[in-house]
Amino acid sequence: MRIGHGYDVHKFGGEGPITIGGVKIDYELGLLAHSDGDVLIHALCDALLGAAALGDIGKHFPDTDSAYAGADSRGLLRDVMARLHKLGYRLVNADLTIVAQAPKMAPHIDTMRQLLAGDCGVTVDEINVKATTTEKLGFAGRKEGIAAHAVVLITK
Ligand SMILES: Nc1ccn([C@@H]2O[C@H](COP(=O)(O)O)[C@@H](O)[C@H]2O)c(=O)n1
Ligand SMILES: C[C@@]1(CO)OP(=O)(O)OP(=O)(O)OC[C@H]1O
Repeated sequence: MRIGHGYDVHKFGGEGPITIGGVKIDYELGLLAHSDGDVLIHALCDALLGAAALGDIGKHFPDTDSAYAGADSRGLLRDVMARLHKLGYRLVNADLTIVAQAPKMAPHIDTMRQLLAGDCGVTVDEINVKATTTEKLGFAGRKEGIAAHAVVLITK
């Protein structure tokens, strides 16, 4: 069994909606990124790659490569899972945390879990997604951006 941790941040800017955990969520601002800005999936990809000692998302999908401009991060996640499967690993479980003062994530959590479980080839029970504000403190609290943490276990 191996553990991995991922962390990512994207800044608000431009026009909404935002995409988090594969779900489009109405918001007055978008998230600035080279891809679709899905900060939750980026953190998950980093955790998976970290657990397998495969580096990080920027190593495999550089933000200087036009192939990933506006990319659907679910495609990146499926690619990461394929790399792990090729090495004989499978995901045991993932615990994910979205750090955002706004928008409200709770109505979208179950859909995120379903989408991510499908992309990772596991059941919904293996994926937990939660959200927290920072009580208006720091960059997330000032609604300047969204952060996400991911912790995963993988096994052969
Ligand atoms: N963007 C967010 C942040 C939080 N939630 C939900 O609200 C609950 C309370 O948040 P606290 O920061 O006061 O702990 C939290 O448990 C989340 O379920 C949310 O939906 N969207
Ligand atoms: C996903 C990639 C690639 O499009 O770009 P961004 O969307 O900017 O996201 P980030 O979390 O900064 O890092 C990984 C990138 O290489």
